[in-house]
Amino acid sequence: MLQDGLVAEYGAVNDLMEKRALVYSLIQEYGVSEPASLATSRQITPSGSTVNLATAQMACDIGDSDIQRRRSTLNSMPPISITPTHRTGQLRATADSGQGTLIMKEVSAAGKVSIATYMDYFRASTWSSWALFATGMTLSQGFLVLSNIWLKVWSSANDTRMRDGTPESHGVLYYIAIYGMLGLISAVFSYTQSIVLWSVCAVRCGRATHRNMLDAVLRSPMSFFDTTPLGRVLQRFSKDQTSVDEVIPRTFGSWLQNLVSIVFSLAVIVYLMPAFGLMIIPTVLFFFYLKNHFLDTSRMLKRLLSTTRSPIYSSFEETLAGVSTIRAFGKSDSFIAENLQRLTANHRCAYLLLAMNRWLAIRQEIVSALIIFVTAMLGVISLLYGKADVGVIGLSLSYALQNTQQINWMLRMEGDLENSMCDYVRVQEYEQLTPEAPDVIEDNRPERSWPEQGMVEFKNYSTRYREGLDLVLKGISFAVKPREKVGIVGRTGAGKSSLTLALFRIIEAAEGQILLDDEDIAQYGLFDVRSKLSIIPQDPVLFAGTVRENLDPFNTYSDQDIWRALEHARLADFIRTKDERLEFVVTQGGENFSVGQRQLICLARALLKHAKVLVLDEATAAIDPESDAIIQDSIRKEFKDCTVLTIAHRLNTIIDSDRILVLDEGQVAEFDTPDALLAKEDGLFKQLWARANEN
Ligand SMILES: Nc1ncnc2c1ncn2[C@@H]1O[C@H](COP(=O)(O)OP(=O)(O)OP(=O)(O)O)[C@@H](O)[C@H]1O
Repeated sequence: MLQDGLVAEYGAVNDLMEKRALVYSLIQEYGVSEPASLATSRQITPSGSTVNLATAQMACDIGDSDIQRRRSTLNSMPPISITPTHRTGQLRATADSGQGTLIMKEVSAAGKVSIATYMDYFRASTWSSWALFATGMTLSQGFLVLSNIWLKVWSSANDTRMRDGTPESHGVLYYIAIYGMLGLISAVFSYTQSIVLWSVCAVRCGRATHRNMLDAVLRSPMSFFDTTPLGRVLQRFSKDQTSVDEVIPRTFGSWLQNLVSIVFSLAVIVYLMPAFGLMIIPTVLFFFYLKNHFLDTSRMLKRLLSTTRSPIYSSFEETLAGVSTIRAFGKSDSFIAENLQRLTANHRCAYLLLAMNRWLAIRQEIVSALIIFVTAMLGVISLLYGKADVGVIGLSLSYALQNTQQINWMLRMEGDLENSMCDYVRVQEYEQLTPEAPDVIEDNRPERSWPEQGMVEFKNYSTRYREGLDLVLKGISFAVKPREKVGIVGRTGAGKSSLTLALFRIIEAAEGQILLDDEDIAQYGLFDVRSKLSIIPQDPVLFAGTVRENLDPFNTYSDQDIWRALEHARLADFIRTKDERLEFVVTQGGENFSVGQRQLICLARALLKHAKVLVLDEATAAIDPESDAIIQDSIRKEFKDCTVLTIAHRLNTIIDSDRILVLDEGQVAEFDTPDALLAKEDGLFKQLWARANEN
């Protein structure tokens, strides 16, 4: 037994019981006396006067919510199969579950990226910014070509002067000055287009797509998260978003730069050496053939590369989350093997993609060499026949060299651009996810004071987790009176948690209604409904931030209110031991708090909000019996004016409720006062109670 971080007692339970020290008094007080006293008050005879070892063990095992929850399930329920629920289990099945597949297969799109997708991309980063970029690019390339032409003019002038022996009409400075000026103007435009590309186009598009995708994912219904592995979502926000932020602007910018440069230089060469024009047509046709052949395959490979990457992320994330379980079961090797298998599938695509690039490069290099050879031959023939100017031949040769490289590069960029656009398509797909109901329906908002009474009524209500699955709540009808305290019980899988999810509209109705003070909650926006209810969930959720931010995220309560809530939740003393007090840092997921303390923070949050309807979903499962009793007492006092729905596996926590709702296979089996239910022969609750006490 641990006390204040020290081992207070250690030994076999029977020895410790004989010692009659700490363990003995703990068990006497909470392991036996509480159910016994409750049972006595309800005229139920406990199973025996000897110490119940299961209960004793339960009382000692405080701190591990999962174990606690399962033990409590065992104590109060008939034999059942215990499996991690969707809330606790991180492991996901890829097999079929019932009619629907649990994890949807990630499909890779096929075929070319459509023009509409490109249009959408340009729209996202605004047409005006792209127009500005294209103008800057064209002017920069134009002035660069002009500066080269100027060199030719300069060399021709020198040539003529030397041949004819005429005096220099302009000095060297004149030519250099104009050449420098042209270069400078080109550099200014080049600088401008770079700024526009990276600071305007890329930023606008990146910001818009990220915001839309984040909004869409955050507003997705639960079915999306049930069917989508986290790794897949992570990939959209990391790898795919990086493509949109960096790769697409870079490849598109480079592609356009090469295109403009090629068009300008070809125009110049054809003008200066018309025979070269004959070469252009077959060359361009051949490059187009190469491009199409290359792009069809590389596009598909790139998509396969993306779809085989997500399972690596998912399995890595799941393996890390369950590493202790994997080691405990000695399954490390099979997880390593699975991981390697996924890596291999991904590497296969990456390797083939590299091979494809080499395939293209070799063909391009051969054609380029051919072009240069033909241009040189054309130049030699022109010189032989004395028709050509040396400057013209020099310029044509230098452009032929440059052009072939540019055509090569342009094709590469086109391939890369199309491949990166596949990532944009994936981002786009997430931008268009079907959202859950709107947060607020402006022309239909509830009264500020709603719900004044706290009456909750389910009317012929049915729901399922998503299309294609069976109903989990089947036509249930019951009404909870204002300020009533109702305990909800049932076997595992009976639908207790689904009932609370339905109340918060995490899952929507397939049929029927839920009324809060006689108003259908489905008519209001989700924010308006959820902000009127409080829940202390089974898995307490804390956010990275401070204690204050966790308790009062919208900064609406005074310090005094927050401390009062902490006092009632029995957490104030602990927070006072911290130097930072309310500013004490809560790490991601509340890892620096014990599970029980996290539940207490959630309780304090609910106490602070003081909603008219409070749902406790096994809220004190991870708290020791002593604190549990105090907290139950706090809840009774603080929420005496509120309606409280308590889901419990430990039946003794809800036995003093006003009424008890017993669920069975998604239907209401019984709903009455505890006395009436216990008096009912063959009643389900009576069986559960008897079973709980047997243990
Ligand atoms: N995310 C989900 N997707 C599909 N089906 C689900 C999901 N969560 C729960 N279910 C199904 O809904 C039914 C009711 O589950 P629910 O979690 O409401 O039961 P419960 O009574 O709260 O069980 P427990 O006491 O174990 O928490 C079960 O058959 C379960 O398989």
